[in-house]
Amino acid sequence: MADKQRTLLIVEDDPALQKQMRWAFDGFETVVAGDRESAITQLRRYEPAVVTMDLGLPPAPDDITEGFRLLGEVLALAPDTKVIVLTGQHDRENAVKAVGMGAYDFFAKPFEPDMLALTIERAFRMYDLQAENVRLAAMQTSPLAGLLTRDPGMLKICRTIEKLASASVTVALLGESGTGKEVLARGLHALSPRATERFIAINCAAIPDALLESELFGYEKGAFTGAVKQTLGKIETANRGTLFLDEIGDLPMPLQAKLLRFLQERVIERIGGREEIPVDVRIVCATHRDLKTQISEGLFREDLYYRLAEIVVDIPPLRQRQGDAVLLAHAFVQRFSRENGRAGLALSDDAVSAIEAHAWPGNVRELENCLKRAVIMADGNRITADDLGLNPVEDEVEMLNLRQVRDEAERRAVLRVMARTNGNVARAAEILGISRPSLYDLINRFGLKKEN
Ligand SMILES: Nc1ncnc2c1ncn2[C@@H]1O[C@H](COP(=O)(O)OP(=O)(O)OP(=O)(O)O)[C@@H](O)[C@H]1O
Repeated sequence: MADKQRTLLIVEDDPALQKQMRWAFDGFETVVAGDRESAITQLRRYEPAVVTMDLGLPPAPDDITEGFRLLGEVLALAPDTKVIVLTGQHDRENAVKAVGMGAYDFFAKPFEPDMLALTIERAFRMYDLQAENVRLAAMQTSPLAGLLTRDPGMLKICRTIEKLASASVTVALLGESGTGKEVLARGLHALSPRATERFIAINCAAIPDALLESELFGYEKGAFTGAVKQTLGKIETANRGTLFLDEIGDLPMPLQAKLLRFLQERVIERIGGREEIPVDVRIVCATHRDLKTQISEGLFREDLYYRLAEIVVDIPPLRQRQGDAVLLAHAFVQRFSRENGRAGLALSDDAVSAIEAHAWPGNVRELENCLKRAVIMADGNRITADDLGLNPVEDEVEMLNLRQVRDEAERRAVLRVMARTNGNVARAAEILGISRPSLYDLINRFGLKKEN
């Protein structure tokens, strides 16, 4: 039975071939057009997900000009459409040019209908996947603004942050660089009763030691050469709000003592001042360093650690978050392509595989920068692994037989969908197109835990 949801537009000027194609692809809802203008009319009317088009169209069927013009118009009007270009047998140059412009794939004529049907099927799947990703990214995926995740571990952290927001405890966020510590700190502030007051961030590693004290505590006029007027420090500026001390592991020893005193007494003295000023501030700190090791090496005060780390939140690196790299990558492509006026840019299959395979040592920041660059560099409307500067994933030659390949593919699909649905078996089974008992069987077979 024809799948009415899946409209295929066939652009072909030869009536006999047009008929043959309609017949060969009757598994889809087919609509046809014989020239560029009617193709555009059909595109507007039916919004097909996939288009096959002959490059040689009237009025000059032996020329490719009209075909390329149509391709450009289709991609400008409906950038998500997957266009499969049909070329002459020895016309690789134009085929490559079409893909460069943003066509999904090309096929040489005369073609084997079964083979072309497979490519069309793949194009529909890609279209659906992209639409699903856009939908998921658009949904509020976590309770914290600006934080995207579907990873069970990260979602749990979001819930912890929500719970901690209203308690007036000091929170230490520990995790590698670029894992989103500042995003979480801002989220904590935004959900807290202090949300209407200021969120002040200071990076202890970025400010020279000699200046850090005055940055934190402020100074009175004349306290030192150059102190021409009274200046409030970050702690005082954050009064009634939240102070985010980033890279706390880099705080020099003398300042550790001063900060400890502030945490104990909740008063500060500006440099050169005599007055004790009470400050009501919530402290959130973060570091990529291992504070316990620093304590054992005498680089960090243990008493300060226990004051700061009333609650410790360990943030996992991106490589340990199931499915997040691709989810974030799609969201970044959307954001940066919108900002750069390149609507319709999308990740190619090889880019998605390369993103999944990469370890992202610089975490979300590295991924973000990588996609920012790729959006600018990409030719056509597909971002390839090459645009990302990543190695395409090698075929897994070590897979010895079909069963192994199938098992591995199934295991990965189950893992990803379970992560995406936050362990919801009913929803995961629905997405995977299998029954719940079958999904339970797979979960058991692959030794995966239902939750997380
Ligand atoms: N889960 C996420 N969803 C969307 N964007 C994120 C997420 N995590 C981080 N980012 C983005 O990645 C970048 C790095 O995040 P952030 O500055 O919070 O990391 P960090 O752990 O504080 O880094 P550092 O330790 O280097 O200070 C920011 O631009 C941030 O907006």
